[in-house]
Amino acid sequence: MENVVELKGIKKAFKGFSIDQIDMEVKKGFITGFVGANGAGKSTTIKMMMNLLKPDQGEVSVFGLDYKTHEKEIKERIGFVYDANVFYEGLNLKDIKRTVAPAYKSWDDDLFDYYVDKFGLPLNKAMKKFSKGMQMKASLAIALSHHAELIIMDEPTAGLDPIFRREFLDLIQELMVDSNRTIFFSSHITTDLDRIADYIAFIQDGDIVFNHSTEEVAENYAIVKGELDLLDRDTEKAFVEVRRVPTGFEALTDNLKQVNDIFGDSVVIEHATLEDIMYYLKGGVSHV
Ligand SMILES: Nc1ncnc2c1ncn2[C@@H]1O[C@H](COP(=O)(O)OP(=O)(O)OP(=O)(O)O)[C@@H](O)[C@H]1O
Repeated sequence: MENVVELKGIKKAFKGFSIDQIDMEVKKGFITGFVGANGAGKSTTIKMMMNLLKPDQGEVSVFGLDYKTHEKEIKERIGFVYDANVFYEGLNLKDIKRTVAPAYKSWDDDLFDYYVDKFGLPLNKAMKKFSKGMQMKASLAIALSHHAELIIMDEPTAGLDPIFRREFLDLIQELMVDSNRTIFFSSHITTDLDRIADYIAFIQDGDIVFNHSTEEVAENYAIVKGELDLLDRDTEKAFVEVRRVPTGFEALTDNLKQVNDIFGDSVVIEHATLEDIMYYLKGGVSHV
């Protein structure tokens, strides 16, 4: 399977936070959700993918190309949507069409008009007066109007109301009918990712814990509940994190097969949502 983005051995240190040796791929033709708690390193990683921040070490390649030699070509093929539309604040969409369009070889006026119409966006209103949801849609319209193959979005659904969020997610899914398109988006709203992602890359404290298809996550991870006397030093190895409650234990496993082998029918096994995984992983170590 082709990778659109490859991060190899990426290191980046700030005071009090570091990304230490990230290796990650983004698969072509799929939606990858990038999940992690506040401060886990999502924006920092995305900035390095966009060449807005230089890694201390390691290599970033996008479409198999290096930013050092092919920055313009790479950027031409990426649509970047992020939270604060600082570049466009004072402009309305008509101005944007005039000023942004010439920057892209493959800018498509008709497509821009199509999305502006589809998203019900006003052309003459300054973008800073747009609601948060409208701003997101406008950013997406701009990103889509130059036929971007890779759409990178940093927290696109943060601050959107549930209905708007859902609409936005539907829209993103519609975009995937184009099999050449790849979407990478960060979020800490796990239900959004549960809903639309094909792959989940999970970052915690600057480490990629896993980057798997949603099927693989569902096959490996589960919540296991049982009686306390089932736990001992050996059986606990099947779990990433165990929480003891007066009525028994609840644990997260990243190795469902091992749990089945060890415990058989003596425990209750439930589907682990991404929120469960995030919650339990806060205290544990994953082995997948
Ligand atoms: N330019 C910078 N200088 C110093 N520290 C920084 C800088 N940028 C980010 N950090 C720190 O790096 C850590 C990760 O930040 P980052 O914005 O990547 O997290 P995030 O996962 O996107 O979080 P959130 O979900 O809250 O946006 C934080 O502790 C942040 O304070």
